[in-house]
Amino acid sequence: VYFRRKLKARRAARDDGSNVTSLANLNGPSSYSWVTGNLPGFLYAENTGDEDDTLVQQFGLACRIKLMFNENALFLADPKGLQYVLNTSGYHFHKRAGAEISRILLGGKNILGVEVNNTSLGEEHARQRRILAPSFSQSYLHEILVERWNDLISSKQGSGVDIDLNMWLSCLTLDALGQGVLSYDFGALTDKPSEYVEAFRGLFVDMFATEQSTSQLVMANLIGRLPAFMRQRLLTLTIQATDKFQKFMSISSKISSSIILREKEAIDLGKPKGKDLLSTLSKSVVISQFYPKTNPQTLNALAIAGHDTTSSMLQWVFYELALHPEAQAKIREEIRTIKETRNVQELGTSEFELMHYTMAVLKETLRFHPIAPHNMRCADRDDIIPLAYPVKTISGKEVQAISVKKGQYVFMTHYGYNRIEDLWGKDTDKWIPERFLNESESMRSKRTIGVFAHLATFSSGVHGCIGWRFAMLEMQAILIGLIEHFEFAPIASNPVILKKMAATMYPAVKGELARGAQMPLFIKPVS
Ligand code: HEM
Repeated sequence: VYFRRKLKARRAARDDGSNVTSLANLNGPSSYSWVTGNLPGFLYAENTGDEDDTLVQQFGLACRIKLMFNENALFLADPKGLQYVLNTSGYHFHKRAGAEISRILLGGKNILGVEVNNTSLGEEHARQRRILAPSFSQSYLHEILVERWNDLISSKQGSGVDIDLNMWLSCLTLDALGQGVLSYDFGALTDKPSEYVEAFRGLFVDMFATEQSTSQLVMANLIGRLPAFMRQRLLTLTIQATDKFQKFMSISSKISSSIILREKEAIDLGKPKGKDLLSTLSKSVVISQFYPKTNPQTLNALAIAGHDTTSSMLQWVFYELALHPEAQAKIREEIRTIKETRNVQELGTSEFELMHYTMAVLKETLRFHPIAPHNMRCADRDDIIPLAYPVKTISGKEVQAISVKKGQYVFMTHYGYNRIEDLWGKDTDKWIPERFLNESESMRSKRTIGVFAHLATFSSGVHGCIGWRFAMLEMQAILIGLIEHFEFAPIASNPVILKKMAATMYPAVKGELARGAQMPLFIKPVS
């Protein structure tokens, strides 16, 4: 009886004549195995994104994939579908597993880990965003960063050398975050970097590099199926087992607590406030409300979300520029022209806005190398996800919406959305900044998501990146400052740079994966 009913329901779902289908009836690839589903394709691809390309080519912008233990999930690149999940119905598709791991990693309620599947936590998340948002305005960040970058950049001049841009930019962006957000001197670029720098270095690759962690993945998934009280305890034990992580957390929490104490003392003494994150916050909310609610976890979360992300993104910018010397020359020309026409020695935010080609380079790199290529959400109710582009069911019928059940996952591909030719023009598998200078209105109108330039790279909606303005400003300042002084080129041995995953996408040298993140480039002063 059971199987007859199941078969009947399945047939009914296939043949009901509507343009909606259930996830189970959607076309999709076969799994690698019952245990790991389609995940190896995303995790072990030689280059992150290869699997996404294959699936989109074969099945279109939405298909059914398998997660671990044969669980169905919706693979989604469709613009309308993504808009629905991230924006329109954002608080009904929550982060679940991601939020849980982030909460355990960073402890307590931090903005990355606040789950939003019920009203009170949804409010808590919205409150944290309101508090953090004002400090990311462009005007004051610019003053703080540009001068510092110019000093740092000029001190790096010399004859041509091979450098590991990964190490250098990681330090630079950590110092920027310290200066601009936390008012803390990490001293990452000094001879004596703080202990935080040592503890952070390689943390993500050590903990999350996918080649090393399949067994952890299986374990975390199994644990995820247990009742909440057992799950929390076991996940904590699994994740915190690594020495490196424990060391990092103790140093990071010590620094965060000392920052909060320092600010509290400054306020108690009535000292004038600076322009860093905490000072801005204390002005924008009632102090008595603010301090009890700001905790080391929030600062830990900001340090993690805001430092390596920007550094990785910038590495891909310089990598593409090293491969395209003509693009470097165009940026230098733009810098020269704007300095002349504005009659200024140094470029500032108002000049950045006039640098259309430079901005096109940044946008194209964000499109082409989204460092957070995938994103997961879990439906907290039965729902129907609309699509802009029809896809096929197993029986070959075209449908324009997918019904998902409460508890089912949506595996969103930022990478896939950023490569849809209908949205971004021809040759989306090539790095061509000019596409952002010659955009048609009809193409633009089809782009539905994104906190910046309608790209998926900073995500969108209720969890969209709150640091994007800070990141853009930082990237503009560093790019302009460095390219004005240095020419970038591949190093003589011309190694193959791969895109690997460890929480975010990092560059690695083919044949040297064990050495972790590396971006070797040759630099010499501009002739
Ligand atoms: C190029 C640099 C960056 C990229 C590509 C990036 C990307 C992202 C993405 C994709 C998300 C959304 C995750 C989701 O939807 O679940 C996110 C969230 C977040 N980002 Fe960024 N980010 C960058 C820089 C920064 C910086 C500089 C900061 C802070 C200083 C920051 C702070 C955050 C925070 C706090 C969240 C969580 C927002 C929430 O859950 O409400 N990010 N980022």
